[in-house]
Amino acid sequence: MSDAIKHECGIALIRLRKPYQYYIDKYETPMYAVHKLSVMMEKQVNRGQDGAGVANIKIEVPPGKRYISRYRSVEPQPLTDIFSKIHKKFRKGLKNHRDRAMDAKWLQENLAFTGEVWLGHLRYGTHGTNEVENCHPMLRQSNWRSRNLVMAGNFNMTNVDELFGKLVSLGQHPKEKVDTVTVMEKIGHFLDEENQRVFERFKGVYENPTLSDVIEDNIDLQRVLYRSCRDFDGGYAMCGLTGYGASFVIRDPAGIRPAYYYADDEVVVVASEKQAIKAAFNVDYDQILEITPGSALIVDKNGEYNEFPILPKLEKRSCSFERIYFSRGTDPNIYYERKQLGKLLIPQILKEIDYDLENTIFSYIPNTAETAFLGMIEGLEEYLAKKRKQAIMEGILFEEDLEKVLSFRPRIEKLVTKDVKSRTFITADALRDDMVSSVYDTTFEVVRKNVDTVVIIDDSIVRGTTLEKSILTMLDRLKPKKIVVASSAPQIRFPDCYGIDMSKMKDFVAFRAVLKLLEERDLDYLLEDVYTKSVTSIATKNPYHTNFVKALYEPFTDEEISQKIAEIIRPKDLNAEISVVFQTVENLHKACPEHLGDWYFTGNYPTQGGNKVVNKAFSNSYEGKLERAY
Ligand SMILES: O=P(O)(O)OC[C@H]1O[C@H](OP(=O)(O)OP(=O)(O)O)[C@H](O)[C@@H]1O
Ligand SMILES: NC(=O)CC[C@H](N)C(=O)O
Repeated sequence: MSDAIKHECGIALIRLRKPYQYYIDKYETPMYAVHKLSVMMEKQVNRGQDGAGVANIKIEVPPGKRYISRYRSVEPQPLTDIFSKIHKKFRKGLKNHRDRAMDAKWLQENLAFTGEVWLGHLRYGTHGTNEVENCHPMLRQSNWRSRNLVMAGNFNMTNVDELFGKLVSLGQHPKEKVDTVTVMEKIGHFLDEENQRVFERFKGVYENPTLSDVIEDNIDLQRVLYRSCRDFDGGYAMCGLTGYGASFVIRDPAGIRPAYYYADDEVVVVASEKQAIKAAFNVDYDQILEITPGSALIVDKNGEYNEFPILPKLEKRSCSFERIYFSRGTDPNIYYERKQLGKLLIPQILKEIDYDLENTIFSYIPNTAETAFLGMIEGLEEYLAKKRKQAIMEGILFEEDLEKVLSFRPRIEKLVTKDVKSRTFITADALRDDMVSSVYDTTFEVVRKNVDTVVIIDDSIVRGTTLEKSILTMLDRLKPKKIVVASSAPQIRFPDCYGIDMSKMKDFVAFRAVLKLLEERDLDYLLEDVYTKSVTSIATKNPYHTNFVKALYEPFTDEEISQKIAEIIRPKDLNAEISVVFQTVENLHKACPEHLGDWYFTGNYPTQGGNKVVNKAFSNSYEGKLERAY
């Protein structure tokens, strides 16, 4: 894993449970929460490079004073941009009021970002363009405090169009068709209705302004969330703050997207990755809990919190790609799982190199694959230990042979270096090819020319661009006899529709391999068949039952597809032989037993909407359309 750069969306929520003055006194700074939030966000930069945003709510400020503050940025270093602006605000605000720097009441009445509820977001867009307007947190404003809503999420819905249609059928007139706005408007609509319901209930009993407080005390967010989310189909960890300071994080019923929380008497915090909470608050890992799928963590206006069931749970299918690639590998469980992934590849790799360890060099593609590489080496050591034992048991007579067996070590080298600390995977398509070709460098004079085989491990092969445009050509200059690429993830065959931007069929090198195989074996009539079934199904009222695209992979074995992938990614002038070895789905599940979500490898989607998306992705590619299928 690179030390902190870029990927998918990340969330960070902090609720201060005590009065602001408490933190100023205890930590001797008015910026305790700013600091904690910035650490939590820095540690999740791996999740989003398109932009970032921070929102803050003050709970107890008098009418006429601003209580919601927000900064969003799409600058190249959005976090630096946002947090330096917040620091500047403090500096400016305190310039002529140094004596007020530790006075919570004065600060809250005069300075932004001095509230008790904080929401941070790192964006990697799956919907809409990369503009600041599409950065989270988004805001739904009203003059009634309890109707204000601030939202940010790591999510993607498969049925945004339907959700949008429902808003229109309710009589709303949304000004844009961005998924975050659609989801927020939906929740906002039911928050409005809940306000109205509580208002009707108490209007004869209390008068305003007391009535407003009564409404805030009686709003049932569990009910709001149930009514809003029951027709969501997707993967989500959605955070919301209400204008009166209550907050929530709801997680999808299959637990697709990650969401963790920690609470003590000072704070309640939520993040997409455990490691963000660990880094900011240094608590034990077992104190960091997972939000139960289908439930919401709700923190009320007074800072009391609990998990509430919202939707019926589905079979738990948490995203395994988080473990293979997205999340920070410093989380101890992820670290261990990545090592296992590397280790489990060993039998296939040994077969591929014909057990010839003397003439094989093992290496990896930086950065995420580094941990899997360590596991792979452990696997090799275990294999060698067995061989040694066997040799001794079988009784080798000559000292020289025994010496050789005992002292043999696998040849491990760092052949590839990554010059830029950034994730190419999530770089905009148009720039990616260029970036990939210039980002890596190689070590010369280690490989024995035309003798050695190089085994190089990567965490995943998606488009195959990293290999084709850079790694293979570079390695070939070292003149190995053969290059074996090992992928710690299985073949990526189907789109993701739950928050990872892998949505176009032709982007997948595995799919392009299958297209070639179909053509070569005169099976391409299957394409039309699948297309007809897909478009017919999409046109029906219930297009959710079957993933027809699976049928295109069925005629071929995994090995046949791997072989074809090797042919496709092979640069024109390559001299070395080349082969590709992929993790099996079975071993993936062995390595990551708590994260069984594998739809991009198997086509088994955890929500019905996934089938619609894959059929649509295929029909788009068949029709030559280069658009996302959701
Ligand atoms: O087959 P492709 O479509 O080219 O994508 C796969 C590559 O993209 C990622 O690297 P990235 O540079 O994003 O990140 P990393 O340094 O964290 O591994 C991943 O680790 C693979 O190397
Ligand atoms: N990766 C994500 O979670 C994306 C969130 C949301 N769909 C957006 O595009 O802004």
